[in-house]
Amino acid sequence: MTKSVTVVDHPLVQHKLTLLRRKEASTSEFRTLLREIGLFLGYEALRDLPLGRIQIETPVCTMEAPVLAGKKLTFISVLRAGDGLLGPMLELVPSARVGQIGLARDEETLMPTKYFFKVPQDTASRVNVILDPMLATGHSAIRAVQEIKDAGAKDVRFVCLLAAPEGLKALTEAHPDVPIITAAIDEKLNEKAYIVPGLGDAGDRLFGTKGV
Ligand SMILES: O=P(O)(O)OC[C@H]1O[C@H](OP(=O)(O)OP(=O)(O)O)[C@H](O)[C@@H]1O
Ligand SMILES: O=c1cc[nH]c(=O)[nH]1
Ligand SMILES: [Mg+2]
Repeated sequence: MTKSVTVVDHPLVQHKLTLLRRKEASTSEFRTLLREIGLFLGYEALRDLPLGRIQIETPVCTMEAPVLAGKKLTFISVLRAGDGLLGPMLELVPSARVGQIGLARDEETLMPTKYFFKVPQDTASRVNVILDPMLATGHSAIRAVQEIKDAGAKDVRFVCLLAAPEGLKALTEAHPDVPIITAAIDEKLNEKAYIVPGLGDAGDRLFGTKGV
């Protein structure tokens, strides 16, 4: 059963995504736009967080006011490109814990190699939000979700910027319990398994490493 795929189709998100996709966008513009879109993606990914109530006093009267009901959060960045979404998520929830999974896609086999893994310990009791701008073949996302589940996670969500139909299908088939939040579903993968129309290599664009 597929829990959900949410496309954040708000006009502001779609406008910013267009600016970010442009090949002329500088590293600095790319970073800024990814941060701005990341705030909206995080807003959607955390929409179902439970609320409790506390009593506060406004200058006018006492009220029972809503507050987050103590669900602990972990944001997991899939290195490197996931770091572009980590900043905005932490702006939304500064108290969240942070994990990192280093995955590098082999451009020949299209399979990811894991080179780093560190997540907070009490994974099972937390909402675990995996961050990676690109869902292409889905191999990296499937591996990232499996690694975090192997560490005990029950509530896992996946936030990306762009998803290819191929990657969406693969991830939802492998992990039907994981909600996916994306800003767009693109047309297809090309012969090198890059997302079309896409934005190129997200890690290189975020860190300015193209050609290095
Ligand atoms: O869905 P897939 O086909 O697995 O491709 C998507 C992966 O490729 C990119 O990472 P990359 O391996 O380029 O690492 P980087 O972030 O260090 O550039 C991207 O950030 C995803 O992790
Ligand atoms: O289009 C793609 C596919 C994989 N990784 C990227 O960064 N971009
Ligand atoms: Mg890359």
